[in-house]
Amino acid sequence: MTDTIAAISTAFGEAAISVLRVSGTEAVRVGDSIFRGKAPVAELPSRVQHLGRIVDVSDATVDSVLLTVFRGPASYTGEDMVEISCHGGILVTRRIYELLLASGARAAEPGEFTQRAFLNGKLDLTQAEAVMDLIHAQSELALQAASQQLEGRLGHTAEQMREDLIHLLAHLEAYIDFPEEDIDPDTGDAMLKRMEALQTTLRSLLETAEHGRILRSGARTVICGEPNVGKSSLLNLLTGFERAIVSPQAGTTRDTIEEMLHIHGLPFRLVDTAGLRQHTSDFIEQHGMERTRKELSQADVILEVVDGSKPQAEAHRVPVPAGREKAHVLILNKADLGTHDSWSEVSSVALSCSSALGVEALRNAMRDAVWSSAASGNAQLVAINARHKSCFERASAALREAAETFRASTGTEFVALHVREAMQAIGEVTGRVDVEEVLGAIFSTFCIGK
Ligand SMILES: Nc1nc2c(c(=O)[nH]1)N(C=O)[C@@H](CNc1ccc(C(=O)N[C@@H](CCC(=O)O)C(=O)O)cc1)CN2
Ligand SMILES: Nc1nc2c(ncn2[C@@H]2O[C@H](COP(=O)(O)OP(=O)(O)OP(=O)(O)O)[C@@H](O)[C@H]2O)c(=O)[nH]1
Ligand SMILES: [Mg+2]
Repeated sequence: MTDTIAAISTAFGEAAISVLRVSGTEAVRVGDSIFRGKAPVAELPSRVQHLGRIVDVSDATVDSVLLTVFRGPASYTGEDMVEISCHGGILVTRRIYELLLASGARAAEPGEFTQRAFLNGKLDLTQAEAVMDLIHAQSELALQAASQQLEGRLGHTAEQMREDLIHLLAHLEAYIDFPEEDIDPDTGDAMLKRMEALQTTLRSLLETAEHGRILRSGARTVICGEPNVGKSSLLNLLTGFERAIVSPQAGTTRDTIEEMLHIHGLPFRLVDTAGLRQHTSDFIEQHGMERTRKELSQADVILEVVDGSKPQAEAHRVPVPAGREKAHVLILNKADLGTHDSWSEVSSVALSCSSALGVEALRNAMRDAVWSSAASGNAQLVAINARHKSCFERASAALREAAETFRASTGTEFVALHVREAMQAIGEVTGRVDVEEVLGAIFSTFCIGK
C-alpha cells in the first residue's frame, strides 16, 4: 500500500487543455469524490475517456472534463491511476488540483510517477532516465537517442551482460565447490574469451559517453584568434542575428559571449571570445584574454579564425593543445578579399562572414569535429550518461582484475569476487541491484507530474 499522489502534469500557463494525474491505492476513490459522470468512477471501464463534471464540496460545478481510469498494474506507474483533462486555465487547473489534495491525495514530488513506474518494474532505470532526457531534448539527435533508450535498448544490453556474468559466476562456483579439481584448459579459455567479449561491449558503450555528454549539454565551442579577424562576425553568422558587436576596431570584444545553436541536429554552445594578441597593457583586455585561455582549456571544439587574405607568416596562430587536432578547425576568414597562397597547404575552411561563403563547409567541419562518421551513419544511437559511464568503468576494471586473477591461478574464489563486483556495477545501470542512494539523485531532477 502506497499513499496516493496527485500532480498537474502539463506545463503552467494558459492552454487548451490541462492534465492532472493521480496514482495510488486511493486514486479511484479520490477521483470519485470530485467527479460526476454517467457512473461512479469505480464502475467506469478502464482506459476510456469519460465525460463528466468536477464538483466542489458544495456540489457546484468547477469544470466539464474528461476522466480516464487506468487500473493497476496496467498503468504507467503500475498502480491505479486517474487522469483528468480539464480546460487549460490556470485557475481551473489549480482548483481541481486543490480538490484532489482535499480528497486525500498528496502533492507528488518531482519524478515521483516515474519513480513508482520504476519501483513497480514498469521501467528500468535507464528508461526512467530516458523519460527525462526526452523531455529535455533540444536537438533531433538527442531526441532520437532518448527515445531509443526509452525503448529499452541500453537496458537490454546491460541485462544481457549481467546474464553473461551470472553464467560465468555459476561456472566458477562449480569449481569453488570442488577445489581439488583444476579448471581444464578448454573451459578456462572459454571463460577468458567470454570476459574479453564483455570487455569489447563495455568499451563500445563507454565510447558513446562523449556523444552522450554532447547531446545532453552541447559541445563547448570556442571561437578564438587575433583581434579583428572576424570572430564576432562568425558568431553572428552562425546564430543568424546580431548577437555580438562587430567593428573594424581591434579589441571590440572584451568578454566571452555565449549562444546555443543546433547544427545537423547537434547542440553547440558557441562562445565568442576576446581576441588574443601578444602584448597589451590594457587591463580589461588582459582579463578578457585570460578568460579566452580558460575557455580554450575546456573546449570540445576550437574554431580558430585567421584573416586568410593575409600571408600566413603575419598570423599569430593559437597553439593546438596536444591530442585535440580533430577538435580544431582553422577558418580562413575574409575569403571575399581572396585567400593568400601561403595557406594552400594548411587544412582549413575558407569562409567569408560578410557573404556567408563557405558556411556549409564550416557546419560540416563542426559536426565532424564532435561526431564520428561511424556514429552518424548508425541507426542505433546509444549515448550513455555520466552515471552509466561510472558503472561501466567500474565493471570494466573489475573484469580486468578477474581475468588477471584467473590467469595467475591464485584461486577461483578471487576470480568470482571480481566477477561479482562487475555484476554489481552493471546491475546498477538498470537498477537491478540495490541503488537506494542514486534514486533520489535521479528522480529529483524530474519535473513535477512526470
Ligand atoms: N495522457 C497521457 N499521455 C501520456 C502519458 C500518460 O501517462 N498519460 N505518458 C506517460 O508518461 C506517455 C505514454 N506512456 C505510457 C506508458 C505506459 C502506459 C500504460 O498504461 N502502460 C500499461 C498498459 C500497456 C498497454 O496497454 O499496452 C502497462 O505498462 O501495463 C501509459 C502511458 C506519454 N503520453
Ligand atoms: N571583408 C570582410 N570583412 C570582414 C569579414 N568578417 C569580418 N569582417 C570585418 O572585420 C572587422 C572585425 O570583425 P569582428 O567580427 O568584430 O572581429 P573580431 O575578431 O570579433 O574582433 P575583436 O572582437 O576585436 O577581437 C569588421 O570590420 C568586420 O566587418 C569578412 O568575411 N570579410
Ligand atoms: Mg569580437
